[in-house]
Amino acid sequence: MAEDVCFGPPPWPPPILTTEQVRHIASQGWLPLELPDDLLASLRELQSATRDFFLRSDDEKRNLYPSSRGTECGFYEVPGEKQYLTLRHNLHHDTTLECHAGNFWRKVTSFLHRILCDLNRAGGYDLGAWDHVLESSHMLPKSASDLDMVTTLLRLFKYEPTTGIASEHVDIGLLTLCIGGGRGLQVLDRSVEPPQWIDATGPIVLIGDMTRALLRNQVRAGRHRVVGNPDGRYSTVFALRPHLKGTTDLAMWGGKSVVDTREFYIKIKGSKHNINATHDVREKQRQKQRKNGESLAGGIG
Ligand SMILES: O=C(O)CCC(=O)C(=O)O
Ligand SMILES: [Fe+2]
Repeated sequence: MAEDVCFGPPPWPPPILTTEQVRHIASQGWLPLELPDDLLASLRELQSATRDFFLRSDDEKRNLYPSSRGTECGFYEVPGEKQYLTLRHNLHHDTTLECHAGNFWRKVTSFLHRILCDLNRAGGYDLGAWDHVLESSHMLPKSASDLDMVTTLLRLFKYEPTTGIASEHVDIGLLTLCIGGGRGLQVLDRSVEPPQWIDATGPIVLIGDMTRALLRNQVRAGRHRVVGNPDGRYSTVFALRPHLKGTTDLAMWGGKSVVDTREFYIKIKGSKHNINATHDVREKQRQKQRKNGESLAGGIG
């Protein structure tokens, strides 16, 4: 007599990416992707709230979101280039902007988490390996109390017409989703020789340096830049970054050692210049890079 077999729900979500898409993102470090409807709906609401925010006076924007932690939190201006707001925690809970930011954050983190799982699935690694790295990252944090550990961020940009740019770089974190309005973002296509810059015309996912390092260079980090657009441009950038607490077991991805997560992250980051800092800060960081004999194309975002 046949035994009763009980099938529970699968422990992991089904794949998002096709085999071909996994191959593409691994070799290029970037992948244009259609967003699921519910994520797209949240994005539209956030984009409309973003435009309203940037309509405020510069003083209002500065007062509402004072910049802190260098460029890493609050409203920041790079004269002649861009303005941007980095959200890493709730500050004005009941505003339309933060409400939409919170909804978008929740949906985009689970979307990007699933893509990380797809990479692990393709490499034959445990799909649960990311859980620890993504601790406390799935919701917009309620307060600033854990910002030393929770590094994920949502960045809303307004680029100046023509002069609004970002120099070429790879992002430091795990995965970034960029959605820009109009031409501006370009990614480096390495399928041709020599590699060429091509326009990213829709939503695009980029692999960050931390994922490249965890996966032991089996995937590339996506090199990208922003070029001037005569009309200026808004963009929404969500950077999923690691939770910097405790240790990470590199054996999860076929490596050998257990590392202190923060130290590992800082080492990857190195002394690369910050492409979103003001010109004088960037120049100081570049000088440090020169002194260390590093490539000047080694910016991070
Ligand atoms: O604005 C964009 O589309 C991309 C910006 C970027 O690459 C970054 O801030 O790291
Ligand atoms: Fe970037």
